[in-house]
Amino acid sequence: MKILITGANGLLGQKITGQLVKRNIPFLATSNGANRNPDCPDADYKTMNICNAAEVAAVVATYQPTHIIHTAAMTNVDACELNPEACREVNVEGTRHVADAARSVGAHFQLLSTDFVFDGEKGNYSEEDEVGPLSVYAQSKVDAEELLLKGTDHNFSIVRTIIVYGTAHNLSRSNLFLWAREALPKGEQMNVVDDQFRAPTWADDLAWGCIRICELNATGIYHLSGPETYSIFEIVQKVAAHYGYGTRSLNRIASATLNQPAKRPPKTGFDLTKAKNKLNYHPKTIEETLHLF
Ligand SMILES: NC(=O)C1=CN([C@@H]2O[C@H](COP(=O)(O)OP(=O)(O)OC[C@H]3O[C@@H](n4cnc5c(N)ncnc54)[C@H](OP(=O)(O)O)[C@@H]3O)[C@@H](O)[C@H]2O)C=CC1
Ligand SMILES: Cc1cn([C@H]2C[C@H](O)[C@@H](COP(=O)(O)OP(=O)(O)O[C@H]3O[C@@H](C)C(=O)[C@@H](O)[C@H]3O)O2)c(=O)[nH]c1=O
Repeated sequence: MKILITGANGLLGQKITGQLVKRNIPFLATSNGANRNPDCPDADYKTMNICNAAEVAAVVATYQPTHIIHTAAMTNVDACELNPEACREVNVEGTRHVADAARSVGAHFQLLSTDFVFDGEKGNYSEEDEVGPLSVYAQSKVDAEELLLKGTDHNFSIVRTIIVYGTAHNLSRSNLFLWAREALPKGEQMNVVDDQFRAPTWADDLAWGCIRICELNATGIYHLSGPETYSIFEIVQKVAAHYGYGTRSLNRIASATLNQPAKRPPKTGFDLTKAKNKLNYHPKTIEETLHLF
């Protein structure tokens, strides 16, 4: 097994890289610009912009991976809403370039996708549920998924996940838990929504699941999230209680008052039965991860 990772400077990309280093599995980490992960040897890193089809084709042809884990994406959901063309360029066309390159060398292609493909009315979504995207970002992930689902090559997997959290080096995107750990002890006001329900995902568990799929050559859609669905407000309360932070600065709000450009699904969360049975995926609860920060 030789794994090529895209978006290796991101949170998930760094966690996958870290596990591959520890397990001595050969890999090539790629991302936009220079290597920002000190745990990834420069010899195992290559700059690769997924929007540049020729660059992607050349890097993949040279490395000849057996598997590609495609985590690179435009992940700021509101920026996607405001810049739909840029979002499409990275999340759909970028995916097309990497998937085409994977096909040309016979590699398994794994796409990272999201709970936002659903409209959030039902919750506890399984892999068979119908998609209903509410935002430009969500639509871009549905379109990226369809490049694979409607194609003739079946050597692919789609991993959908939800609010990925954890720590890594020099991230361009923060996450709910880092925000809470920074703001709460300083008593900085946090306006937190109580009408969005999510199953946050410990990044290390997700990385394990992505690699496991490669090891098993498992194909099709997999839902990999944390095991518990709570409101965002309840999640932040849990963080505060665990570390003994006061909650006077915690302000319970409705999503509508945030005035965010992109609409979010109210209630997601995943049915993990398939991942548990086929991958032996048993993710940590929020409580089990907080002492690991
Ligand atoms: N984070 C979350 O809560 C969730 C994430 N996902 C999906 O999981 C995947 C991984 O997410 P996560 O690791 O958290 O995201 P990050 O934003 O942390 O990482 C994405 C990485 O992709 C890189 N990237 C962006 N554009 C390009 C490009 N044109 N060429 C090469 N690299 C590029 C970014 O580079 P740079 O750092 O330089 O900007 C960044 O390092 C994504 O596909 C995302 O859509 C799904 C659900 C929830
Ligand atoms: C900015 C903000 C967010 N929130 C809530 C809303 C949201 O449910 C949660 C996380 O907000 P974010 O802006 O980080 O994430 P958001 O863009 O809502 O989340 C998504 O990221 C993309 C990439 C995905 O694919 C999704 O699965 C999901 O995790 O925090 C507040 O309560 N108060 C705030 O001021």
